[in-house]
Amino acid sequence: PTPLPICVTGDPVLYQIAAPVTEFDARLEALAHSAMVTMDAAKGVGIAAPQIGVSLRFFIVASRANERYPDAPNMAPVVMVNPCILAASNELVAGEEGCLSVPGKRLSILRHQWLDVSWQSLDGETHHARLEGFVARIFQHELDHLDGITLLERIE
Ligand SMILES: O=C(NO)N[C@@H](Cc1ccccc1)C(=O)O
Ligand SMILES: [Zn+2]
Repeated sequence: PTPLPICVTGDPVLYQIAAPVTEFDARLEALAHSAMVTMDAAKGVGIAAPQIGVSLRFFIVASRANERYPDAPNMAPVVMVNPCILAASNELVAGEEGCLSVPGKRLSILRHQWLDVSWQSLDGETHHARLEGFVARIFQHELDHLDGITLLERIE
């Protein structure tokens, strides 16, 4: 499909708590695909459903080196449904973040250095992983979106 408009600061959907996904159906797949196409068009390394106006608990983590994040590690994009943090490092690390919903801003944000996380894939299967560094950062940034938190609410 064609990229969708990305909701920006002030749009109420960005400040809601997104609802858990219960139906792993064709509609969910279509929404995930729209999010992927929209993220790609914006050269994003992640995107959360609320950013395309969908208040559901899923996001995409897709770290890749591009002109916006030249040092980003490369990984295959992962659609994470009903994501959870199971454990997190005490160590926090500051790093630059941008947000497709907060155009033109780059802010230094403190995040956990590593995370143990779980999520469901589009077929409903549960997965676990330990994430660290920039990928852990993207996960935390996207999870914030599912809880109605954007970069601007994270400024120290
Ligand atoms: O706005 C989003 N996702 O919500 N996209 C951000 C994701 C991100 C997260 C953390 C650090 C850098 C970048 C982007 O610039 O591609
Ligand atoms: Zn964002």
